[in-house]
Amino acid sequence: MPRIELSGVHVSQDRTPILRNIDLALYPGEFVGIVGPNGAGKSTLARAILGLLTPASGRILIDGRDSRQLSRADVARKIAYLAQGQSLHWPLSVERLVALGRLPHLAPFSKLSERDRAAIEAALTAANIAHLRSRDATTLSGGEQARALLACALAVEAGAMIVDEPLAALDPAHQLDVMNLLKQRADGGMLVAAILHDLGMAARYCDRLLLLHEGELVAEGPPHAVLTPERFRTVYGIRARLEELSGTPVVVPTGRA
Ligand SMILES: Nc1ncnc2c1ncn2[C@@H]1O[C@H](COP(=O)(O)OP(=O)(O)OP(=O)(O)O)[C@@H](O)[C@H]1O
Repeated sequence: MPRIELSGVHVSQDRTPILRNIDLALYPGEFVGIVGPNGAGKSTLARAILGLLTPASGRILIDGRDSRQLSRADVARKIAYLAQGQSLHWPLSVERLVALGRLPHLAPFSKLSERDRAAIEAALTAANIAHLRSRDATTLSGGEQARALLACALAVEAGAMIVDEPLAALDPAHQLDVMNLLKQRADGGMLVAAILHDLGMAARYCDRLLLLHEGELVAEGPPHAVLTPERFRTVYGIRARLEELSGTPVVVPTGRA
């Protein structure tokens, strides 16, 4: 199972610094929430780890190997990725869409093996979309599409998964299903990192939070240690508290700071 380590990572886009001096480590078996306000650099961090953009400086190690020595396919087999807000335009069946998750494992023009088919079936079931398998994916509702794309990431059967806003477009029941699923995968030994805006969900499910603000990692640790009233004020610009309601963490915002 992969371990991901970043040291001194700086990322710039069009000469604008986006991430500054990021040092962090992500371990197998943990469910990490990556949180922070809009524009903090969360998606950029995910894309840098996945090798989709090149840091200006610093090092990213995946399983102890410098990510620059790994091919895109190597990284894609090790780390499944659910990108933020993807929309579907090709008239593929849901089953064929989910099968795309197996691409990193396939030689060009090769057919799906039994193992590939089993992974696709397991992903369809886990994401609760097996009943939609024959539907044209472009006709799915927003929430169904989100689950189909999650299934695509699950079908990779990678040792690590980075999911960018997996709860967007989902109703409350499916939000709980997805968080339970991600937690289950982490409990099973997978490294799961989720970019989340729902801080209550993040506090409830994640073992550890990484808080980004203006391109810097400003706090990391257990949710209660990270989500303090002071950080709600200075990072999110709100007055809020993390409380417990019948044993479940909830964020209570009372206004702008
Ligand atoms: N190609 C680019 N050129 C210039 N600025 C960019 C580029 N890509 C990203 N940025 C900027 O970098 C910052 C971080 O973007 P990023 O998408 O990583 O934020 P985020 O934390 O994921 O935000 P959100 O919660 O809104 O999705 C933003 O201010 C964004 O406008």
